[in-house]
Amino acid sequence: MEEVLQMSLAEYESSQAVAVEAEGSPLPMKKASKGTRKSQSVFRKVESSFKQEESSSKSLDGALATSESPGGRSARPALRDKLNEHLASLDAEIQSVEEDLKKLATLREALLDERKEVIAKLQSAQKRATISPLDDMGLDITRSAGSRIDYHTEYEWSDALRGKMKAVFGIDNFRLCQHGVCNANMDRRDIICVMPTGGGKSLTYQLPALFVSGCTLVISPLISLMNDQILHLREAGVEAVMFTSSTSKEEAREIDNRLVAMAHGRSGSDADIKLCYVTPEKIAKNKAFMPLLEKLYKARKLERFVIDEAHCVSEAGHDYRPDYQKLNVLRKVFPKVPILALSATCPPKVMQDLMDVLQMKQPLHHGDRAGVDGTVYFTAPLYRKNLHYSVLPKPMSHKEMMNAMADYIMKHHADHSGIIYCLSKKDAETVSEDLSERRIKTGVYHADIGDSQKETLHQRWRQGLVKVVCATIAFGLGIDKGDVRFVLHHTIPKSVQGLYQESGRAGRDGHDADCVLYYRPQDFTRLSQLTVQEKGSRAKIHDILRFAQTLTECRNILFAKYFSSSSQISMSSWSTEEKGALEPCGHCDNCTRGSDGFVRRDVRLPAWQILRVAEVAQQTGKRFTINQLASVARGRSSGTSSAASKGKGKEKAGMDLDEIAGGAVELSNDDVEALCVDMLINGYLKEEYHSQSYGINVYVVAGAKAVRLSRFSREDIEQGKGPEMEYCFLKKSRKKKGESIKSHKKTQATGGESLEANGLKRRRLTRSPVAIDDPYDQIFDQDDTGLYTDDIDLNPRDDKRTKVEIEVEDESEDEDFGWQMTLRGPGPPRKRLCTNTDRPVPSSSKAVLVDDEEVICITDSE
Ligand SMILES: Nc1ncnc2c1ncn2[C@@H]1O[C@H](COP(=O)(O)OP(=O)(O)OP(=O)(O)O)[C@@H](O)[C@H]1O
Repeated sequence: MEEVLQMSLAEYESSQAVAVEAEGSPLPMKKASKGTRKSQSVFRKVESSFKQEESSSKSLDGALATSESPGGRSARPALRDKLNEHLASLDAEIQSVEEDLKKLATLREALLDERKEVIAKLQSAQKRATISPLDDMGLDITRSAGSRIDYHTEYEWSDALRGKMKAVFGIDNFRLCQHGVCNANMDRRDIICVMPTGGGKSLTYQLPALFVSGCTLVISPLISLMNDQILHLREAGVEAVMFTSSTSKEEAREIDNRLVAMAHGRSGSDADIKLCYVTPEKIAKNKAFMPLLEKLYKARKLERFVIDEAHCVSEAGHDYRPDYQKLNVLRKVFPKVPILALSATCPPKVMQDLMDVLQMKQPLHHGDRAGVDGTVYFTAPLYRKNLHYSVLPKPMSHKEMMNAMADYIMKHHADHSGIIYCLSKKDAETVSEDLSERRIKTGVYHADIGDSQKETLHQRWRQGLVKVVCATIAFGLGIDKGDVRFVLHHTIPKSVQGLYQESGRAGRDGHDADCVLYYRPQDFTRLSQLTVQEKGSRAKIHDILRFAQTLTECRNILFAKYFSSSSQISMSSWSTEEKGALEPCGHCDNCTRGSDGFVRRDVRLPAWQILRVAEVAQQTGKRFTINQLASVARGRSSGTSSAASKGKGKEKAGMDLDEIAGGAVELSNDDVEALCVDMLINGYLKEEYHSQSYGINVYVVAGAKAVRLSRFSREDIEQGKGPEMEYCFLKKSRKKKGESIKSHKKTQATGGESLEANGLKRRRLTRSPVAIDDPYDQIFDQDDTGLYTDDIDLNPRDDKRTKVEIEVEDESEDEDFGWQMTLRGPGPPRKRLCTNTDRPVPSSSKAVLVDDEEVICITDSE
């Protein structure tokens, strides 16, 4: 039917004339010529279909007349055939028009939705530029009556607070809203305090706890977090204990006895427990613990409840913990004990849940004008000026990526502590191992790691013996190391919120730190695969892709905008005394990138070409991942793809780009991939998920807005018709060969020597391409070092094969926590499977197996 549609009216009429001449022969279904197979405007299609119908009926009248002439009786069956065929072609054409109309209707919906979003953003931008989170909750603080207390001023205890702060914690000055919170704490108020990660929330309860005779009970979600705090406090000589499921019976009995003694006034003040850390489960499930608290309460020795990471209370929060809900018992049983709720991110919905669960009064007042009762609310700017954000292009091959990372660390942070966040446990191990081969002392942290090794790694991390922790997101919540000078993301994280939180573990001491995200568009596929079952993951991934792809807007403004629209965290939360929320920070990569660092282009034509490829692929039952689509659109790959219909297996796309799109897209591979991502997040392309034997795979197909472009012909697009589409492409500086090698020459001399660096050409021991269902067109090459190379080469001019890296995929992790450290003895380097993080290995693949030995988790390579 497509062919009939593509046929010009003249051709169609002349074909019918031929049919009439050759009486009795069916109407020929002539294949459309190249020249006529151009994308048609949908409207033109509709118009031409009417014309065709009209002219067809004229021609058929002629045919009927001819067949009715003498001898016409014998021609009747042939005429019926012709009519039936014509009818069928009309039906097909009508169906095609209906499909086009459906596409237009979908486009209309998408445009209306976008319009709504833009209006909502406009309104919220106007509103949020001026209001605070309390206003977001519908609370008008300016109208609340009564006297006012300013907790930010000096109090009779202020000097004593400062003295103890210096003596016990070694801290000279309060920062952010610490002083106010300490004052409100000393005044026994209910407090909600929202301060950024590393802002110094702990001090706001630890310091006041030293001035009272009773015990402050801290409810914390993680044992590792508590461990860390206890370690610090004991170092500072503060009596702090931790009472969890992992506490031994003897220890538990001792703590119990000490608390009972406190309740009975028997202990000396030196032995009094100042801070007792527990998990929420202890409150909810331990039957003996609540009566113990009651004893303390009755003896007025229960000073305060501190709910750390209080956003865990809310299902709308990102680290929801059901046991936190049970904390509502606290206010019921101990109504007079003040509560301090601490969090780094607390959007209005989360705050409302928090107040409901903890039964705290509405926070009517900011700390500088608090009423005489009710909850006092403190917030500090989420913007941290000591963090310098940048997004760096992620090299295609794993090896180059490791070289780039090692170079970066050696060049900028040779003697500093850092964290590298990876998407999976396997990645964390591989990155750790590969960096250790480059003489960087690394440790690994992820969920599959036993508690016993936690302590050692923790100690070494604190002592600086381990410099870089390669970790999954399980690492960090509550890990307090002030001098983390850099946080690198090996792969884009699952969300902008994740990026903010994880990178926020840098520079907690207030000194400068770098937050670097390595990004390549291909990582989208893997991230989508890993998160396919998570609610709302698609939108989150689009947001982080948008963040990563943006080259012109300040990263901090991007954060502010993201949080204000996605979490309704007020724009004003990002303002500081020196800087408004919408003022550029002046030190992120986008602020410091000169105008020659990127090039802005009209991308209507390449986008149109990409869409034509996507649409034809769809019509012919092919599927492409995002990088395949880019490669095919550039004419650099024959377009091997999986057939859409089951059982067809792998086949060639066999696309003639001249015919489909008037030629190949003339942009580099990186640029086309980036453009594809841009089209994806703007609705021109969309994800399509298909289940494979190894899991779900993510392809891209024409999206709801595709028809905005594809309804035009190439000539139209070239003449500037269609929606305006611009994109900023990164201008990359060319790297000299061997440049990345310099900083770790020593390593190369002993191990993975770079052949290129020595002016040698890499020898590839190539096997035949392994035909595996898309997208795993794998070839394992072994280079002279004995390691498997992991190049990707999609350029058939250089090499007709499509080669990619692969890895045995393991689960990404979400809410699993624990330290692990394993040691590997001396021995030959481990053979490693090439890692392309995009690609899980299909069960049927001929993957090269690796030695199944323990991975180095801590390395002392010097
Ligand atoms: N006023 C201050 N001046 C200098 N350093 C401080 C100050 N207050 C706290 N710190 C240090 O800042 C670091 C972070 O403090 P803390 O662990 O309390 O942060 P946090 O807000 O709880 O972060 P997170 O949300 O990540 O748990 C600690 O090393 C702490 O000693």
